[in-house]
Amino acid sequence: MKFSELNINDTILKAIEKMGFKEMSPIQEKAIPVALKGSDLIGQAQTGTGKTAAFGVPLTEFADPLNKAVQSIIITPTRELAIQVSEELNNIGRYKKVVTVPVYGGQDIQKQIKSLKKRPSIISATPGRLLDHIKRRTIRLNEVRHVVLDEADEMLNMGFIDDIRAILEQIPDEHQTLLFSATMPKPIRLLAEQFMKNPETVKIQSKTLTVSQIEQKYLAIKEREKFDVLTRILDIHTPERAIIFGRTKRRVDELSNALQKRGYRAEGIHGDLTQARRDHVLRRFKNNNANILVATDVAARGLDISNVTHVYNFDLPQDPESYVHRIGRTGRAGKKGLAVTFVTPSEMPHLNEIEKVTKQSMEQMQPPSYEEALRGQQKAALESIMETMETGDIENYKGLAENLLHDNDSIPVIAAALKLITKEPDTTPVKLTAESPLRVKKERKRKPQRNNQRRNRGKNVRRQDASKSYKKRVHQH
Ligand SMILES: Nc1ncnc2c1ncn2[C@@H]1O[C@H](COP(=O)(O)OP(=O)(O)OP(=O)(O)O)[C@@H](O)[C@H]1O
Ligand SMILES: [Mg+2]
Repeated sequence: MKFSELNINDTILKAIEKMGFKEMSPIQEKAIPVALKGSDLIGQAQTGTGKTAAFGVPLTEFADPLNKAVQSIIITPTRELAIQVSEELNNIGRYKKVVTVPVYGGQDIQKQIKSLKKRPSIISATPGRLLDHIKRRTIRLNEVRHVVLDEADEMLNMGFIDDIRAILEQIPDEHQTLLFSATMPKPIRLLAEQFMKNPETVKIQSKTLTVSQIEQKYLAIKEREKFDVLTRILDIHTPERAIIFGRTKRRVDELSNALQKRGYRAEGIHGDLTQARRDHVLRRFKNNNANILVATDVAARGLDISNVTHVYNFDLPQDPESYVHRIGRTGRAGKKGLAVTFVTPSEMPHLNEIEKVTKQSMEQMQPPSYEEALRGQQKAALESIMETMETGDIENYKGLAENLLHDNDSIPVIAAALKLITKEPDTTPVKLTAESPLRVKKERKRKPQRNNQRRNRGKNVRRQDASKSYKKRVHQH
């Protein structure tokens, strides 16, 4: 079905066309009409299938740019996601002149107050900062008619719940609530329904929770062997863009430093960095100044970075939902991707649990040897030669080549050149602090938590206890 079959403003159709969207994705086809008629809605569809536009189009259609009040708010679990969502909505609203402003922690509040002078119709926010603005009366929500919780299960979990309640108290009773996520565990859905009026559930049925374009593998490995094996795998895969997930902030710091030491273009991101640093790192990754992003779960949800070809779970995620979102950073909008998950012997039951929840089995892979890594890098060197032969400007080198080959046999000349451009597997010794394995849970505790754990934000928890329910996780990103 085409967007033009929706009864929406022509300026929005024009914007969508400019964005390169032709057909609606299944979640858009099902959710947009329900949202347009004003119903509350729980939308669930796999990662990378266009949920942002599924709420972005209705919110933009509803918005009246001449009304100076905020008419819709979108709440997201991370700052980067608040920014990304506002960018997509500004694209959709470009010709209708519907302005969306992002509001998030870590950025100078005065700067945000200034950007609010643009009189946005829509605000895309992280909960804490939105509450700050409400308290300062720099944002008023008395004309809000539509509320979106993106990554709804995450938002209703892990201590965000009190902030969400406090925000909802500021909004007139007559409002529409739209919830979206790729995962919606039942207890969270039941909780969500308390916030909604006869919500319609729009779920894109699929056999598995993860998309089929992502090839999923696991590797059984001892903790202390992980790093050498990781770099060998990187040498073989030579990913265009990869995200490596680590369990803790310390882990991410150590891992990104260690990768840099071995000559990889890696950068780390987690919640203890300043927002300026987080922005800088993400920009370097998007600009391809770095092709490896090492991250905590702060980058697990919603981020849409094009051509992430590989996701590596260096440490097993805390729960199956986190796994689904992490690997969902690849294989987006129909593209292919590969996800590799490292699992230590005692963590095998967690892997089985993930497979059970995602209804998708992972294929076991063997740790590659040094020789295989070397062959991977040699192949990459060969490919770069072939590519340069086709596309590079090599005229100025041809005379030099002729002279070389006049005086020498071709094979040693080429072998020497290949050796020079091959990045041989680097075995620089590095030491990572061992992470304790996830503990086996007898039963998954999924009860949503009510106490507000935002207070704990910023504390660098050294070790996570998997027997605790996973709500605390976000505060350790
Ligand atoms: N109808 C469409 N046609 C083509 N591309 C689309 C369409 N809708 C969305 N996209 C693109 O698909 C990508 C994924 O979209 P989006 O980020 O909204 O996915 P999502 O379902 O929210 O994923 P996640 O669960 O990870 O948050 C984006 O790059 C977006 O621009
Ligand atoms: Mg999304």
